[in-house]
Amino acid sequence: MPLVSPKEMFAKAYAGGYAIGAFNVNNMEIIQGIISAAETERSPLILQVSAGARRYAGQTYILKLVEAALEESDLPICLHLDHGQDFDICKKVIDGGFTSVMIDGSHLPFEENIALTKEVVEYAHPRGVWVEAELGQLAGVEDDVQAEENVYTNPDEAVEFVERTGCDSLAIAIGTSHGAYKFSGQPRLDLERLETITTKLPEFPLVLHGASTVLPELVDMANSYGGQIAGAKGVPEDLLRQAAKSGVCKINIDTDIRLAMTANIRKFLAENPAEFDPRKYLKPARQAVQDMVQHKIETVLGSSNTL
Ligand SMILES: O=C(CO)COP(=O)(O)O
Ligand SMILES: O=C[C@H](O)COP(=O)(O)O
Ligand SMILES: [Zn+2]
Ligand SMILES: [Zn+2]
Repeated sequence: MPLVSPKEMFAKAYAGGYAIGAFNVNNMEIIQGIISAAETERSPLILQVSAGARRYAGQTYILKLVEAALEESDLPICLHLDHGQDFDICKKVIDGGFTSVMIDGSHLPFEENIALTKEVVEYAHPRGVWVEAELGQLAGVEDDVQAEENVYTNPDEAVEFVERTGCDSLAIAIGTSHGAYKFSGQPRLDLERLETITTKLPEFPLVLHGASTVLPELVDMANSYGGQIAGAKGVPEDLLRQAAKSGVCKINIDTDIRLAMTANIRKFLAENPAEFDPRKYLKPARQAVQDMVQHKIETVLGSSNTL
């Protein structure tokens, strides 16, 4: 099965009130774990590649790994560039065969974000490639600002942005943030703002970045085998489910994959100190990725059996 555009996935997800998981991929074990999960769940899938992943694995390796997965699987899979920072990186991956790109001009002034996004749209659309843009700013590793009201996505600006850029989907800021430390107090998303945006942009696919749950059992597992990630906290699953029912078609998950792998590798190495064959600890790590992704699909995304 060749790579697909997210267009049809999102249309079905929007109508069905569920979301498609977009999982960050960096190596073979991560790709295999995610694909096995989606196959078991009969769920569509977005694999996304960040600039860091391209630097770590190399674009050619990532593409070949995904090609291998496509050869062995009948799943509709979309390959997406996560957080493209400029026109050049978007052009490179479009030329390389990606079916979807994100141009992240969220840190630019409004007019500059529009100009940059438009430039990418004009290159991508004639080539059949989907364009996700971002308006509003997430807190955390993405930048140094705190997630305050003035950095959340303004609904009227979102409408103007979509009309003027012609982008296909929009990442919005409603209180999520990247990484494992999302909230110091009670987790909260601005679901009212999401409702307003959805009402003003009907049928338009919205995207939630920084949407890992940071499962407490994985944090505890990592910490009980030598990890030091106390205080890690993610977005509660029920808030994500509500967002998925309210116009969010794509939910980005990276941190949960990292935690699942690392917690299990820590446990394995602590329990088997004489073992040094990487396959021995990468196998349970890959299985942990699969288990986590299946859990997401079943309980957060709601995309099981939607093929
Ligand atoms: O948004 C993300 C990738 O673009 C990942 O978010 P998390 O850090 O919450 O997994
Ligand atoms: O949005 C950030 C993603 O989690 C990717 O992270 P990365 O840039 O470290 O690959
Ligand atoms: Zn951004
Ligand atoms: Zn992101």
